[in-house]
Amino acid sequence: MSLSNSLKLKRIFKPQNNTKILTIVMDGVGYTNPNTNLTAELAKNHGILPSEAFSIGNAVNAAYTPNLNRLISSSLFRTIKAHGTSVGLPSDDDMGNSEVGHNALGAGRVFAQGAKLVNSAIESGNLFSGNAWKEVVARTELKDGTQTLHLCGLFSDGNVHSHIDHLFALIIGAKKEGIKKVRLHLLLDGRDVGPLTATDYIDKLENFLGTMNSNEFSCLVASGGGRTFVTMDRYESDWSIVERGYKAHVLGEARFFKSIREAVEILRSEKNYYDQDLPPFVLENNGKPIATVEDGDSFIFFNFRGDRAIEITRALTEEKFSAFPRKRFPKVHYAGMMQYDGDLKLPEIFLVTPPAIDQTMTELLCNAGVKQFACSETQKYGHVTYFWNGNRSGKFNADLENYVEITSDQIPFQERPWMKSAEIADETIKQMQNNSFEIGRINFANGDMVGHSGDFAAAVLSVAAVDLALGRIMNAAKETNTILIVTADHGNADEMFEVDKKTKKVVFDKNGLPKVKTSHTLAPVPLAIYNTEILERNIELREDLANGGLSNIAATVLELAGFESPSFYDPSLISFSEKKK
Ligand SMILES: O=C(O)[C@@H](CO)OP(=O)(O)O
Ligand SMILES: [Mn+2]
Ligand SMILES: [Mn+2]
Repeated sequence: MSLSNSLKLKRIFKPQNNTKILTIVMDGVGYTNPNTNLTAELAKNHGILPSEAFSIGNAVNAAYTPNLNRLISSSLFRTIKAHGTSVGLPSDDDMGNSEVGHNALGAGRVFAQGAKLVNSAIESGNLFSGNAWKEVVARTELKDGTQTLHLCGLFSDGNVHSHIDHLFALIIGAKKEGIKKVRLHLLLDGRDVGPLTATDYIDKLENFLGTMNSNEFSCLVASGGGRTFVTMDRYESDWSIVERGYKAHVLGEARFFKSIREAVEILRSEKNYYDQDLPPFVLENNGKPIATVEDGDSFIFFNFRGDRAIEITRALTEEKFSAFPRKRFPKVHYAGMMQYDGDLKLPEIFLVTPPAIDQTMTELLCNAGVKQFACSETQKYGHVTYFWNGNRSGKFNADLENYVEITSDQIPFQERPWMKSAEIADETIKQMQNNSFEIGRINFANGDMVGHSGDFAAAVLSVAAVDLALGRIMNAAKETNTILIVTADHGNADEMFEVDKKTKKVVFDKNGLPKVKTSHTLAPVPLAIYNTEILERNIELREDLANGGLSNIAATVLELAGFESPSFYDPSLISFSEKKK
């Protein structure tokens, strides 16, 4: 990555004695004041949580978190915004997510994000007049029906990785273009939307296709599967997920069904699966797959978010590829909805230009010669590197940046809710003791990854595990002159049951059990600053930034380290005053 045009940071003071600043992101740990939560009576009547009535469904409040509690009761604690327009999403009904959250944390300001950029490109028509569309979609072989256009991606309106309206817009665009055959490869969600909502989207799709299909135009679903088990792996955590998708979408190899509805209903009933975990399926006609991917076809991956799009993109575009045996590698005209990695230029062709996230904190600190540290386990490793650095996978300066990945287990995380929190703490404490960095950031995946399982008891443990690790780092912070900024990128574990938007009460199913919620939340996140006594100035939280959000943290970090924060960054959350002697 190039540093040529990046700003030169001005340093006003350099904290003494190897002072370090470490940002801790507790992924998916939103913070809602317990008193505004659900009532004691509900908890009692349903026997869900005998002790802490207010925390019904809120695994963050229900967990034993003495260390977080210490931070919450300090004067350097507040909550900040982590969803909607505060992180560049189209509306305040959009929950936060890791991509936009870490982008804002690392870049110190908010960029219009994928969801918003694709909406505008569709509305303005730019998507359909651009070169990528022409190269991949407006092709004669598609218009005369000799080749097929494949559309693959996450099938919901979650707006974290994709949106069903974008899929519909592409289908309309393809038909307008005079294309004859479109085949869909749909990944069922249940993670950014309700866990069992796939059939709602199937209803929508069927209605929509009813108005589109004709003698001249045929759009059919060809294959699919649940997003956590098929195609959408990230950070090379488990390539077998992508292999299953490749086999189903490209080779037509998976269990056969007559329709997507039949696939979902039968597969769900066989193992009590949530949609996100459904095995791969292929739809057949007369014993043959409805479609396979062939040389010369066009293929669009319609997710706008990159982490879970990169591996399937590589499988479909790389000549030399060894992650799994592909058996057959059709040469397709491939486009992503966006470019997923700005350093690797992956993919080369993309329909919408991604946000131009530049002058990130890492870049500016490299330019100032500051040693940095980033660490997480595989599931979130790219969050503190790739997302943090504006969706770029490289380093600005390998001599100054030390990135450590702790390998995640390949298991359902509700079975081991502590995940790698202890190992991340071990590594971080070691680096703190060695004074190997001046500014660092780490991510604990637990609240989010276990939160997504919908398992309340496991989520409570997951938050407690993060707290335990946090406590160890807090102790080490005192010994090693490290100031901690403790926060989260968005909520998740704070709302494990579905809550009615109007009544704000938990929704119960027909068996009297709370309806499980697997997605992120709209909750604000904690912001605590710990161990500031080592600085020679007093620190206070500014009171004029009631709407402060994740994008205010970069300037806060820079100022704690004695730098003047760039004028184009969102303001720091703190102010300094002289220490009384
Ligand atoms: O798992 C993911 O891909 C998303 C949810 O879609 O979660 P996060 O943004 O926390 O990574
Ligand atoms: Mn996250
Ligand atoms: Mn998540």
